[in-house]
Amino acid sequence: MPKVVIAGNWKMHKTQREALEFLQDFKSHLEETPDDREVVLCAPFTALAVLSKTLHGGRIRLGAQNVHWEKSGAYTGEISADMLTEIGVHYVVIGHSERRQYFGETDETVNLRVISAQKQGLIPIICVGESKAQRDAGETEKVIIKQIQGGLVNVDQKNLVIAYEPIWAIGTGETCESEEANRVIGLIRQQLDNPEVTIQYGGSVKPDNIDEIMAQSQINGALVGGASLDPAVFARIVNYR
Ligand SMILES: O=C(CO)COP(=O)(O)O
Repeated sequence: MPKVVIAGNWKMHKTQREALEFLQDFKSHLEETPDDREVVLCAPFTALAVLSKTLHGGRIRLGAQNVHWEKSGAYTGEISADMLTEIGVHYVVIGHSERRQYFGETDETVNLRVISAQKQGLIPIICVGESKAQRDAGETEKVIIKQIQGGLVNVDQKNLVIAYEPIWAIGTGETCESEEANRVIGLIRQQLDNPEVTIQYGGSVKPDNIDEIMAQSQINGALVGGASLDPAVFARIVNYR
């Protein structure tokens, strides 16, 4: 069975002070979390170092939201994999639809980032998903397969998480039906050589739909945006039944 990973993607939210306040509250809710699931906070770069110092290891893992493929160089605004591992980061979100839409991320740059992340010991969380127009045109399968194949060229499937995030379900409150998410995730799984790859669902995950999502046979976790910003709400998601 693939490992279950529940990750919060904070996007561009929370200062260091807000991140620490979140952590204090969140930890108090985590005590009863079963240890069959990994909990990840994907925080802004500025909050990662201070979160890491406060966590001292423990059961919560940290994730970044991007990583560059070069070790260092003239890449203003980018961050390297060893800058992240040095401060205790374990995961990195790569190819989120917001990065594809606003910052020119392509399957090729996703692939480069994934390879360099793994080389440095980071676990990539590769995001894939179709837009509403692509879904309406019946192109969901084609789009997903292209993103998976393009992102995974020469990638080791051992330390890897994939997140299926239909773009039309992100931040809209419109969740993909859990059976449909399960179907698409099954399709993603067919593209992989390693049956142990964790595949998450993301898109308007909330306390009132997480139990149903996690009950699906192909779904091994969630990538949570808005609902991961509130410690009690995210704790309820992490503590899904
Ligand atoms: O983009 C997402 C997580 O990466 C999903 O965001 P929401 O949970 O806010 O829909």
